[in-house]
Parts: sequence; C-alpha cells; structure tokens
Amino acid sequence: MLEKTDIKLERAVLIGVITKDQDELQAREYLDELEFLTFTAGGEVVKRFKQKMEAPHPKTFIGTGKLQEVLNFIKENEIDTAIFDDELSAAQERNISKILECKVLDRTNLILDIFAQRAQTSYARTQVELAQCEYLLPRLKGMWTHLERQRGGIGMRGPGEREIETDRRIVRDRITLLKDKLKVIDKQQAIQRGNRGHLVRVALVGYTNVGKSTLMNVISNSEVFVEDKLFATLDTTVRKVVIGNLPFLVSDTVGFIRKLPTQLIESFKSTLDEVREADLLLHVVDISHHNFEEQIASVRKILNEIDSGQKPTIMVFNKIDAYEPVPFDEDDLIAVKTKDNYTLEEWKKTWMNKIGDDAIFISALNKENLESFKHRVYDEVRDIHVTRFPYNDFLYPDYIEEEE
Ligand SMILES: Nc1nc2c(ncn2[C@@H]2O[C@H](COP(=O)(O)OP(=O)(O)OP(=O)(O)O)[C@@H](O)[C@H]2O)c(=O)[nH]1
Ligand SMILES: [Mg+2]
Repeated sequence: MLEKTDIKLERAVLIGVITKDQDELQAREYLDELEFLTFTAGGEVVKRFKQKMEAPHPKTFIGTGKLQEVLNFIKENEIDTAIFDDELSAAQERNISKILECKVLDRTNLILDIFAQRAQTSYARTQVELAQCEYLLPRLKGMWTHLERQRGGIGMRGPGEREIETDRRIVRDRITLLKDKLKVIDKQQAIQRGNRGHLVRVALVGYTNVGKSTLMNVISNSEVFVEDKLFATLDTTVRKVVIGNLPFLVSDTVGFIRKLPTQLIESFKSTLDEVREADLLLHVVDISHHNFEEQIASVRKILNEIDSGQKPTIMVFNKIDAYEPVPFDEDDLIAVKTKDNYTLEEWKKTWMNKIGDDAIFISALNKENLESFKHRVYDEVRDIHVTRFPYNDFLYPDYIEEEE
C-alpha cells in the first residue's frame, strides 16, 4: 500500500477511457499508474471513472452523460481535481472545465507538476519550466478564466498562474529565454562530458521506479536519492565505477514512463544526451511489476526516439526478491496458465532466453546475484575498452571474482 502523510492531500477523481484494443485489466493498470502519479504529486484518489469507447470524444474526452455523473460526484464529495488519463487538447480541457467546475488536469499536467516539484538544480528547473511553457502556449486562450480564483496545488506550480491572463507573447519570450539559458548550460555540459576522457560510458536506463538509483548506489558506493515514488531522479548523476581494475563511468538518469510528454523529451534533451552518448546501456526492469513487459516496450520506444535503440544493451531484471507468480493449480483442468503464473525459471525460458547473456537477474536491494551482474558488465566494458584503446589493454587483466 501507498504510505500516507499527514499533509492534507488534494482530493481527486481519475477519468480514463477503455478503448476497444484494451481489456479491463489493462485499463485498471493504467489507472493504477495514474493513481501512483497523483499520489506522487500530492493528491489522494477518491474515485475512478471509466468509460468504454471506440476512441476518446473529440470535444469532451468522455461522453457528456458520463461527465454529468462525474460532476454529481464532484459536488457531493468535495473533489478538488479531475485527472484525465491522457493528454487533453486545449478545446477538450476548456469544454470539460466548463462542465465540471473544478480543476481539470491531464496526464501531462500531472507529470510536469511532479517534475516541477522534484527539480532540484537550476538546470532541471529550467528544463521543466520550458516544458511547462511549451505545454501552456497552445492552451492559453480562455484557460481557467471562468474560475474565480485558483487555489494553487497540483498542476498550478510554475508559469501557469502568473502568465495566464497575459499575452502569449510573454510566454513565447520566456520560451526563447529559457532555451538560450539551456543552450549555455548545454555547452558547459558538453565540454564537461568531453573532459571525462578515455573512459567507457555506461548509462542506466529504464522505467521510473524500477531501481536504477538503488543499483547505481550499490555498484558505486554512492548515495543517490532513492524513493518509492515516481521520478525520484531528475538530474543525471555520473560516477566512476571500478570493477576489477577497470574504471568506467556510470550515469543514473531520469526514468521513463508510458506517454512521456513530448515537451519533456524535448526539453530534457541534454539530460538524455547522457544516454545518447553512452557506449553501453543497462536497461533496468522491475520484474516484480505486473506490467513489466509493457514498461520495456515504452522504454524501447523512447530510446528509439532519441536514436539510442540500437546501442549495445544488457537487460537487468531487478527486484527478483519481490517477484511472486500467481499460484497455478496444475490439477485444474480448465485453468489456462498465463504469464501471471510463470515462475522466474519459466520466464527465463521465454523470449528472455533468446537474449542469452544479455539478460541478468538481480536484486539491487538484497544484493542478490550482483557478482554475475558485475562480471557481465565487466566483460562488455572491457570489450569496448580494448577496441577503443588497444594499447591500454595490458592494464586490465581479467576480473577475478571477489568475495562478497
Ligand atoms: N524489493 C525490491 N525493491 C527495490 C529493489 N531495488 C530498488 N527497490 C525499491 O524500488 C524503489 C525505487 O527505487 P529507485 O532506485 O529510486 O528507482 P529509480 O529507477 O531510480 O526511480 P526513478 O528515479 O524514480 O526513475 C525504492 O523504494 C527502492 O527501495 C529490489 O531489488 N527489490
Ligand atoms: Mg532514480
């Protein structure tokens, strides 16, 4: 269960559409994720609304009848916010706000808001503000104006409140300014990356909350912030790691998510440069997550979008300690075994078997199987290293297993 804090949480309802190529279970999982996002942003989900539709309604996302049902619930239960599980168009957002009489947020708002809350450095803050401005610009006209006053809270941090009544031009100027600011920092960072010299670069990538930072901490003895919420990491951390006596660089970076707002990919471009310039990717997967295969697909999609889909990649299946198959009764003649019933051993015989050596199963938390993980990474890094710096090879004799 999610931990609850004493702070009064904003009360929210979630609204999702079940399209014909989704089943109930998948729809539930999408809303589970939206609930986790809401919780991370500081909200509490009071109720979920789902509607089966061919495709979202172009004007109101869900049907007007359903929207009326939501409105009644909102009135009766003092709901502050309605959160939609997709990006709403400017027109949809306007129409819905008029009907619902409460704050209307979409998935993109929510993710942007979490990023805004979590951005620590001025660099990350600039990147987030740029994404917020890009999101805001096409939605400026008429947004929120029917509401008397905004009370702040989720989705209201950042440029929203201040600039809504003013001209689009101001937002455009702000975008230009932020882009210029980022350009300067980008240049500095590119130089810094260049200065790192002749070391092989490895990047931890993966869906949010899979344990990238935890793994980073155990392999580099560092203390990167870890939390059981989404997007704990926004800024990239780079550490020098030594296995055997082979030094290389490992970077831990922002996690990915299904439907990551395009504005964010764009403005986090240079954070993602770390991935783009890596020699080897460690794609970390939370195998205990029911939807891990879909998470892998989302991550691959984003990797392709940033031209990194073809890089050498080791799949690191993490959290094996938490993996639990749904028990399957072999004597039950009717029941059909599904993936939910697979044991870890059965999983290993699926497509995972085909990637052979490039699949490693660990628990970063319990430090299970870390030696073979290190071995595998060592071999790969060493291969890259000797191809790149052939005369340096003698410095790095083969890695001999250490006592744990
Ligand atoms: N059971 C279990 N939990 C783990 C393991 N590794 C990490 N966790 C937990 O998973 C949660 C997320 O871990 P992080 O290391 O912050 O994950 P991350 O991938 O860096 O997440 P973001 O930075 O938010 O993208 C934390 O509560 C960790 O303690 C593991 O091997 N087993
Ligand atoms: Mg992290």
